[in-house]
Amino acid sequence: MKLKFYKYQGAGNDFVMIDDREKKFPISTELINRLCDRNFGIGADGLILLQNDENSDFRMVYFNSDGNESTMCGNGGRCIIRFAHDLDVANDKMTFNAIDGLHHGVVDQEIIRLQMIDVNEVEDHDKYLFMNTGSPHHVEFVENVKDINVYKKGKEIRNGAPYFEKGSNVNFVEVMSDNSLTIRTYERGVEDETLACGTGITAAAISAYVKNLVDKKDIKVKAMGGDLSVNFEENNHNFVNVWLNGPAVKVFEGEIEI
Ligand SMILES: N[C@H](CCC[C@H](N)C(=O)O)C(=O)O
Repeated sequence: MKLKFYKYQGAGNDFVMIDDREKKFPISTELINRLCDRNFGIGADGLILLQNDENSDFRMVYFNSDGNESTMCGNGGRCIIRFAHDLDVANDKMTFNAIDGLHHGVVDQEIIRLQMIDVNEVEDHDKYLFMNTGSPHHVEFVENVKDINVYKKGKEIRNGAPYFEKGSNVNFVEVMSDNSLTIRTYERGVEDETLACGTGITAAAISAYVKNLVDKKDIKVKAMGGDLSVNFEENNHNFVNVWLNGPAVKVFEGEIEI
């Protein structure tokens, strides 16, 4: 069977995108893992289905490259906004449902803006913070983030207490100024460092604000694969109107025998 696919990337976090409005994609862990394999398949950090939805412009279903369905993907969310716009499924302003609820999206020329869920529970464990921005995120502030062994240290934290098998994404963040950060992320379900992680970038910006390491509510975040920004409103550590903004583009499209 021939499968039509599209390849998109948002700040280097890359995804196989499937127009699954007819709901014919044969979901299986083995197939998705194979399609995401960078030697034996198309190669990607994850796979995303665009499906019809009664209450919004479309539904997003996200799978990590390990083949398992997972929680919200921020960069994948920005890529599906660009994908829906390219398919004429939605206009410049759109809404879509994902595993963590309804999202608003905006196509603003080369910038794609994604509204994230509200964040009302930020755990500050002093040496690290933990929160759910649509996916679980452990955030640590470090000096020279470029010198961190992200794979080794990230894997240890992701699998250790208190996360264990369920795990968490792990972010190492360096403060560059009163409104800018540099981040590197070990991603659960990819089980490696990715070039950007949107829900992680969101968690890093909120963490920096909570720790008074930045004094703005519009924060620039440099990831290995590109530059994003996060803006939000806050009162009493309740974060609302949270937006993740940055580029998201189609790289190529094709067909593959499955
Ligand atoms: N790997 C994450 C989901 C994708 C997160 C990341 N790609 C993003 O852009 O938010 C998890 O299983 O929790």
